[in-house]
This record gives sequence, structure tokens and C-alpha cells, in this order.
Amino acid sequence: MEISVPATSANLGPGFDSLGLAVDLRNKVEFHPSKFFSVSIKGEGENNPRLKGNNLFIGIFNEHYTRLTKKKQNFKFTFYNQIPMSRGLGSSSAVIVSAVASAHEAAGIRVSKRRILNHALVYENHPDNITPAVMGGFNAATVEKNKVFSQKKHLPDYIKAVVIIPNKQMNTSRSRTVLPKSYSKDNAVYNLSHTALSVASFFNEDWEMLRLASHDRFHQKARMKMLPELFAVQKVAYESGALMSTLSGSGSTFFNMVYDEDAAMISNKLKQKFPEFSVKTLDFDNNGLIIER
Ligand SMILES: Nc1ncnc2c1ncn2[C@@H]1O[C@H](COP(=O)(O)OP(=O)(O)OP(=O)(O)O)[C@@H](O)[C@H]1O
Ligand SMILES: N[C@@H](CCO)C(=O)O
Repeated sequence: MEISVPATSANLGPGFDSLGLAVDLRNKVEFHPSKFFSVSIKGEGENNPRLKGNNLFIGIFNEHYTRLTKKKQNFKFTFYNQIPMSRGLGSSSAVIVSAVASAHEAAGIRVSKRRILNHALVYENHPDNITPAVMGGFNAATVEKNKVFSQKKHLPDYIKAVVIIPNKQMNTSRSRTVLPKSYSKDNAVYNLSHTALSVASFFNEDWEMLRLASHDRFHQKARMKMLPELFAVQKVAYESGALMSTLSGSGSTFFNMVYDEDAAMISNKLKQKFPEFSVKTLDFDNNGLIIER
């Protein structure tokens, strides 16, 4: 059994806790019943001893497997991780979604993606990362009565993501503590109108409009102050022709949307100016959660 989930970039500027999209960088897990419990990790986290035991995945997997089967069973898990942790690329969402889906598969219970998404919401109470992680593509999402309601837009392959990933980790719960406790009516209207315009631009494929529509007054500035080089990253990305340049999730990665034909040039500029950061050009992912039986 093999289950994989893509990385995601959430917020996309003004759409705090509501907009997100999936990129083609995946965490995969293989597992099968075994006499003894074991965890092996390849890729991101392979040198972190804390992940070899009762990590976020194992806790959620066990909770669901026990609930569904009323049985205890050991498994051998092998993780192939490509998503860097605590960098704003949805590593926790990928783990949560993959654990919920794996437990259902291990129990022999087939459920819809929507059901998996609603279970995932219990562990991450905003839907902007978990929705594209499950569904793929660009998603606008909200939560009502503990359920996610969302709309998906398939992303074409002539646009790419150029992500620039600093070494510095930014833990989401910490990164939420630096945000204002309340917003003025002017700023609320600013973000509301920019979010509405962003969603319409994605659905109408008006990528150029995103340069303006993706402006934000809710969270980026406060978070970018924790790593001030990010202001320069955004400036270089826009000067080089990025269609949008936003803090990815709660940071520290910066997400840039670019035309395919500009990707190499923009990526090279960012590499030259910020040699200490890692720059990756990625396709968008329209599949989300993939289960291979
Ligand atoms: N591959 C993994 N295996 C086990 N636990 C993981 C893995 N990846 C992430 N985690 C857990 O998720 C935490 C990171 O979650 P956090 O929300 O801070 O970052 P993120 O999800 O990468 O960023 P964002 O939500 O801004 O996109 C890690 O500290 C770890 O507990
Ligand atoms: N919307 C979330 C994304 C990170 O999980 C935030 O900005 O805190």
C-alpha cells in the first residue's frame, strides 16, 4: 500500500486561512502489517530521532485505526519525505492527510476524499493547506459546523511555482502569535476585496491580475519581519517578472507564480541574489492525495 500527498502553499497573500494550492513535491508512505512496529525515514527528517517513534503521523494513524477496527496491530512504515518541515509548505497537513487516509486503507475502509478532509480538519483547524493537500489544484475553502466547504480550480501546466526556501524554520503556531489580535475595518475590507479578486482571477486564469490581487494586510509583514531578507526576495521576484510573490503559509518559504518561459530566468536571479536559500521550480499538482493499492 502506498499513499502520497503533495506540498501546499497557503494564504496566497490576502486569503488568510482560506486559499491554498498544491505543488508537485510529495511525501509518500508505504506500510504493511508486521509482528513489530517500525519506522524508517528517507529524505526530510531522516536524521531526526524524534520522528522515528510516536510522531504526528503515528499518533493520528493509531487513533483512526483503533477507532475503525477496535484492534491493535503493528505496522512497518517507510516514509519518503520531500516536503521540508516548518517552512510553510504544508508539511504538517501532508502528514495529517496521509495518516488519516492510511488508517482507513489499513482498516480496509474506502472513504471519499471529502470525508478524509473533514477528519483532517480535527488536527489542523484551518482548511487552506489540508484542502489542496487532499484535492490538488487551487482551492478556496471555508469551515462551517466542523466541515470543509471548498471549490477547486485545476491549474494549467504553462504556469509554474518557483519557491525559495530559507534554512530558518518557522513553526506555524509560533508564527501565528506575531499576528495582530484585531484588524481595522479598512484593512478587513482591503483583504476581503483582494481575496475575492484573487479567487476570480484564478478561476478566470487572469494570472497578470494576481500581481495586484495577491496584496495582503493581514499577516505577511508581521511574519516577514522575523526574517527581513524576505522583503528583498519579494522585491527581486517582482522585478524579475513574477506573477505573484507571497509568503507561503506561515513562512519561511516564499512562493512565486511564474510563466513557464520565465521560470529558469527568475529562479537563476533568486539563486544568484540569495545563494544561502534553496530555490526549486515546481509544477502545480492537480491530483492531491493519491492512494495506490
Ligand atoms: N514528515 C513528517 N513526519 C512527522 N511529523 C512531521 C513531518 N512533517 C512535519 N511534521 C510535523 O509538523 C510540524 C510542522 O508543522 P508546521 O505547521 O509548523 O509547519 P508546516 O506545516 O511545514 O508549515 P505551514 O503550515 O505554514 O505550511 C513538525 O514540527 C512536525 O511535528
Ligand atoms: N493559514 C495558516 C497557514 C499555515 O498553516 C497560517 O497562515 O497560519
